Amino acid sequence: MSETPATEPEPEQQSAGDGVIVTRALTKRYRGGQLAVDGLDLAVPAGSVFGFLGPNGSGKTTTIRMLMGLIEPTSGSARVLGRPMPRSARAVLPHVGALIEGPALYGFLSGRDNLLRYDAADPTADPRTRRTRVAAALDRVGLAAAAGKKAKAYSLGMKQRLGLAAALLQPRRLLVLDEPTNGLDPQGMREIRSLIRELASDGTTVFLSSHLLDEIEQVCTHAAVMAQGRLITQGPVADLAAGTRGRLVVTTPDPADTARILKEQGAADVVIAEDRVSAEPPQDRDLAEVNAALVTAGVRVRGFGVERPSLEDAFVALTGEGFDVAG
Ligand SMILES: Nc1ncnc2c1ncn2[C@@H]1O[C@H](COP(=O)(O)OP(=O)(O)OP(=O)(O)O)[C@@H](O)[C@H]1O
Repeated sequence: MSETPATEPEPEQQSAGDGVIVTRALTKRYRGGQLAVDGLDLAVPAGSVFGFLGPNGSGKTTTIRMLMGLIEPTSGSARVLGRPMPRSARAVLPHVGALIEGPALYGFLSGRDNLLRYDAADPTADPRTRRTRVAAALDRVGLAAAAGKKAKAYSLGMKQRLGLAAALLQPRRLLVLDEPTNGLDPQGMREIRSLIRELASDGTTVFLSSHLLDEIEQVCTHAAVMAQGRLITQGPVADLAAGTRGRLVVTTPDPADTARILKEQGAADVVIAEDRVSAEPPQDRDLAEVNAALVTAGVRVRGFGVERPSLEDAFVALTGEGFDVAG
């Protein structure tokens, strides 16, 4: 690996195939002995919306803190925008917008004044263009109309958007968002998700952590799945679920008979929910035979099909465990 020269040039421009974030055997053991991240090899492609998915306590925040140079890894390495972290933090971080553990805001100041203050704390930001920059960032996140309101009167979703506006005061090549929709109501979640999609459509790489599977499926092009500090899998979201078989779903007014016959046919994990019976399809049988067996037994089949596998199915298949969404 090439090392940092004495003077710090701009972070390398990335070509399409390069990783904006690349880690090798990245490991963090906390002082108390807790192994929070264990040999992580992560590759985040330029231009992706990359979901970093895992149940609570799986090591997501610890990884993000290492990527941002906030804590030192115990071993292994991390490169962000082509440069080693934490060593090149001063050169790299101006190109990275981060929203980690909720934005720090002054409640007694308006949204606009919070951003003016934030911008003034950046020594590279030109004071002459400050107001224009702040207005553009507020507009970008849909807070222009509420800019004069005190931040303490903002909803959680508005606070989160103000945090994003702060991250967007300067053009960024990478946005790192730790659980950006945590604590938001469904409407707030939708707003933040569509904002993330919009930001990504301008070519900014977005790296976001989440413990919500459907969030990752809705906004991300790529994902990595963590469990207990280890990487379970990573790649394009469409490919992650593709290796997993979807569930067989039969709609019928005869659910009990359906369940019995599906079990006889070798289906596993049969679940009845009113007129809907779902199961793991049998390994060694053509589904046409299973359907024929139901009909032959006199079951009235109204619907018969295989559901598209979800990331959750993939997670369960890979870990043998349910996905803990508590918290
Ligand atoms: N400062 C610390 N000292 C000791 N152990 C820690 C510290 N921070 C986190 N841990 C432990 O490391 C493990 C990973 O935590 P981490 O916060 O990285 O997970 P996470 O996936 O971000 O979870 P959450 O979504 O709950 O924040 C957990 O077992 C946690 O208890």
